[in-house]
Amino acid sequence: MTTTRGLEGVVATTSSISSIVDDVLTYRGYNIDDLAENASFEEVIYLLWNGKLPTKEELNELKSSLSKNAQIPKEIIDQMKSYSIESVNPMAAVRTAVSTLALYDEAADDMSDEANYLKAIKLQAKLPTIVTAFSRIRDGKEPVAPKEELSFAANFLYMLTGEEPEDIAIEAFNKALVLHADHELNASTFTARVCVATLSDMYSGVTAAIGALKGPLHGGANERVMRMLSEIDTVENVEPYLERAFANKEKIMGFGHRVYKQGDPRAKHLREMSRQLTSVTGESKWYEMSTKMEGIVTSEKGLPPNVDFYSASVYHSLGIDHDLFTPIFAVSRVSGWIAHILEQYSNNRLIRPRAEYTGDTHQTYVPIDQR
Ligand SMILES: CC(=O)SCCNC(=O)CCNC(=O)[C@H](O)C(C)(C)COP(=O)(O)OP(=O)(O)OC[C@H]1O[C@@H](n2cnc3c(N)ncnc32)[C@H](O)[C@@H]1OP(=O)(O)O
Ligand SMILES: O=C([O-])CC(=O)C(=O)O
Repeated sequence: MTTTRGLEGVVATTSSISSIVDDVLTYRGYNIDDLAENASFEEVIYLLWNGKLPTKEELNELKSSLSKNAQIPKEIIDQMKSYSIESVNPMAAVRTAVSTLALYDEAADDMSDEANYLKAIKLQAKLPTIVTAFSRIRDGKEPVAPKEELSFAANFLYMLTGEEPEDIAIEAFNKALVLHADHELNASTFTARVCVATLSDMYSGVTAAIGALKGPLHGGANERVMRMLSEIDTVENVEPYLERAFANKEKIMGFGHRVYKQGDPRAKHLREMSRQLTSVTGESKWYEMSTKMEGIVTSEKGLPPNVDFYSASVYHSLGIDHDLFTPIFAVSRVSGWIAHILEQYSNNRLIRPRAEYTGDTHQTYVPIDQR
């Protein structure tokens, strides 16, 4: 037996959803740069789930199904209202709410293709409602119902603030959703696939994936990037902060990647959005601090920024609470999780690797009063 720490370089499945080859990311064969510039998030959902871009009719049908299924059970709202809200991690609240959704879906365990497609729609439609309802409830406000005529990106921002967002915010948020939608066999997607490969249901797969995304080495990094930027606070403080962090062998959040070594192709789009949005808000210091950090970490450690680095100043500029950054990642990535769950069901085999045993051997049981 050979072991590979963290399964680095191990090819664990075939997939036709997204690919990373020579640091180029594609969804179903479409380059992420092309999709980021041109596609709506709804088109990307359709593309990931169906393997092709939608026609106008297909897109309208998807949009209408998403809007019809956006409401969440009142019991989930009541559950959120019952939390002692300051101490609740939003990712834990979202994970719990998604798991609870299964209790209100009579077809949760129906494994037919039709039932699974409807679950996919429900999960994709309800995640934004869950995240925004949680945010409003903890601020002492009532949740806002989605508007049918708004796009997915616009609706999220509308449900969060209660006000229709400006075009620049919708465009930036849509792009961020497109860029985060799928990423080959990342940790949360792998988690979802392992879970459903036991033939467990889609709610279980997505709940498990949310748990994996929450960690700071994965989706949880974006919130921590903003925490770090807030702590640094000025461009002048960047260098001393990094010197100290390097000396203490601390990991710099938002840098490094298991697969990309030359750079994450999503980062440049987020960097540009960060430049534009911070100049609109008059807080370009976040962008300036970020680019200064990028220069130092890249040249001194050879670690380029990943998708989480510039998304932090983008979401901050959109006025979003920092601890909602990772839940927003889930709002987008659920589209990829679902595509992978459907692909796993379509050609399933239990995922069960081996472990190389390194513990004690030949032990003899000793009765408790003799230990
Ligand atoms: C959406 C996403 O999930 S993108 C990733 C988000 N996560 C982060 O931004 C957290 C910070 N980054 C990291 O922790 C890592 O780069 C990961 C987890 C993304 C990838 O990790 P791995 O491929 O397992 O690399 P690993 O953690 O083993 O690091 C290899 C070496 O580079 C160093 N390194 C890697 N990333 C960083 C970093 N961000 N800051 C400082 N050093 C780093 C490690 O300390 C290690 O050094 P060593 O060999 O001297 O011990
Ligand atoms: O692929 C990974 O390991 C992490 C990542 O960038 C993502 O999930 O978007």
